[in-house]
Amino acid sequence: MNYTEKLKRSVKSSNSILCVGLDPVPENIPQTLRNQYKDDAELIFEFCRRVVESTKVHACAFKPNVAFFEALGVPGWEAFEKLLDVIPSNRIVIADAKRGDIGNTASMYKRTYFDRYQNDAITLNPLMGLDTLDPFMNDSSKGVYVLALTSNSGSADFLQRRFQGRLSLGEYISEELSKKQSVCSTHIGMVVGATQIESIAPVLNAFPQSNLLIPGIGAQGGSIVELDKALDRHTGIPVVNSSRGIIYAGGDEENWSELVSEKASELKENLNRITVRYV
Ligand SMILES: O=c1ccn([C@@H]2O[C@H](COP(=O)(O)O)[C@@H](O)[C@H]2O)c(=O)[nH]1
Repeated sequence: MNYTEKLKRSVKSSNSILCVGLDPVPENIPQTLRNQYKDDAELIFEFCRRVVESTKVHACAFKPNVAFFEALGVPGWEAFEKLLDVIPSNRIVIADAKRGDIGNTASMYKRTYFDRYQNDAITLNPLMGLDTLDPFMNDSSKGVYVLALTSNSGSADFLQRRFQGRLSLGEYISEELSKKQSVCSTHIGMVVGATQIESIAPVLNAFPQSNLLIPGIGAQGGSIVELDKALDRHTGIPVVNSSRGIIYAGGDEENWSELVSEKASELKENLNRITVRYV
């Protein structure tokens, strides 16, 4: 099954375009769990396992951000690997690694995330050039999400600058990705931030059939209503991520995992009300 088919199947079976971001910080994990697990790697694994358990009916995808696992060294990587086993196989796993390097190094990243961990997709940083994407490009069962218009304010520094007569570097990247897609079997998607709605149109217009990974809803304050308008003519499948806004929704309450589930359900419903065309 190719990546887009798997993504569509996952959106259909969950009736959702929500992606739950797994960014576990030991100190922010509910106190009840911290009391039970003194080892940070065990703690983040158990926390993420329960988040997945509580949200899997509301989400089509999970996005572990590898930074939060590698910060714990080898035990953190083991926690990452164990976590992959508890994510249902009919859900998409996007490794948020933002990799990008010369070919022989990039092929090791590909080996790690596509071959070793069997992730469905990875995020890539294209700023070292389009050739850095090549090692990931010939597997139709996989997807990549390339940073085109990031959600942080620093996206103004490069990605939103005018470039080669285009409105922005992000627009140019999108155009180039669209050309690349015509000669590659891996699905090329883009990361576009929900916080950058005023700059999003040219980026989407240059590659309207690309699947999208959209961070910026929740803790970063992006608006779903504005996002819906911006996606009006886009034909690729958007997956909308929220990390902190969901996983820490339970605070230190005893019933934190129920509150996490409720938050994911609420966000899914809000997304469905206005992005009904995708589900
Ligand atoms: O442009 C980007 C690209 C990636 N991210 C990542 O998404 C999540 C967002 O977390 P929230 O807690 O929902 O703000 C996080 O892993 C980022 O590294 C992004 O925010 N913006």
